[in-house]
Amino acid sequence: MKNTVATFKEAKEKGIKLTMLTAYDYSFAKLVDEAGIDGILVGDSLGMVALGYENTLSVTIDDMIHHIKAVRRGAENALIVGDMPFLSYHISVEDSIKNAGRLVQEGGCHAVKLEGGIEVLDKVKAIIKAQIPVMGHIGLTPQSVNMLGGFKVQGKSKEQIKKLIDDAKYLEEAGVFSIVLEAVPDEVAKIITESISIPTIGIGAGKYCDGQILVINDMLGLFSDFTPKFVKRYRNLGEEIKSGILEYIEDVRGGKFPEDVHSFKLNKEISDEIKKLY
Ligand SMILES: Nc1nc(=O)c2c([nH]1)NC[C@@H]1CN(c3ccc(C(=O)N[C@@H](CCC(=O)O)C(=O)O)cc3)CN21
Ligand SMILES: CC(C)C(=O)C(=O)O
Ligand SMILES: [Mg+2]
Repeated sequence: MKNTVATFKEAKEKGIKLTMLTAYDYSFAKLVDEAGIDGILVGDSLGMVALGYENTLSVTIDDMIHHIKAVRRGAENALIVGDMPFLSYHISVEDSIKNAGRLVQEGGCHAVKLEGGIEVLDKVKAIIKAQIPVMGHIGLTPQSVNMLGGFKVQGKSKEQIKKLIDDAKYLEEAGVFSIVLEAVPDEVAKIITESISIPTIGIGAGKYCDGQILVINDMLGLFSDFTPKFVKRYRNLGEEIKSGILEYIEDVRGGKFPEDVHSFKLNKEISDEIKKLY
């Protein structure tokens, strides 16, 4: 079944949990989509897990388009959300519409995601007015890493909690179809989830959210630079991949690969003539 922003909203009404994962290329998008995920986020986390930067600030709108295109080709049924990267929605409303439009028009995603609450409300409204669905993202907003002083849990003080609840309501009013809650205490996520009618998608926000998202490299054990507390490691594919590579190296060095089954053969007639010539 094809997922849309409408099916996301319906899921909340029916109390059906939503599932999302990130993907950054064709092969992973295909696997995630075939498994039946509801939504794929082409996250700017690609800067860290696919490009090797230490945070998400270096990711450009062209980087995002490049990866969204690949994901789009691999996904048939999942709703595809593209992250708007740092500085692509901070300069002006016009610029923000143009950049969101590029992710949809050139990349092929169905919706875009912006970090922030009341600070970005004018941009959120303008993008929605241009008929592009928007997903909100509050709590730990990684593009603010230098303001936050690191990737830290948010929403621990009364002031912060009030701002998070207010931001969620402002975003709902502005027309976003869903909101990511990142790294906030579960009780805070529960209050927010119960005070809005659009689905909350949690990452490190506990069990009361309407849906969950994880970075796919984290949950499959394909990223080892750090592992946030909120990650559940479902597989250890990094180790699996490394042991396969080690075996390959041994085989090549030991003359065990390639074998005849991996090689191409001349037919006998040509082979005999060639042997005479060389
Ligand atoms: N691979 C990956 N996974 C992610 O979840 C992710 C990214 N990259 N890049 C963008 C942001 C950055 N994120 C992060 C990164 C680190 C922590 C982390 O280490 N947190 C500490 C808590 C620190 C504190 O509150 O003091 C932890 O132990 O979980 C959390 C979220 C989430 N996002
Ligand atoms: C962690 C998720 C929500 C994200 O924004 C990303 O992967 O970039
Ligand atoms: Mg992101």
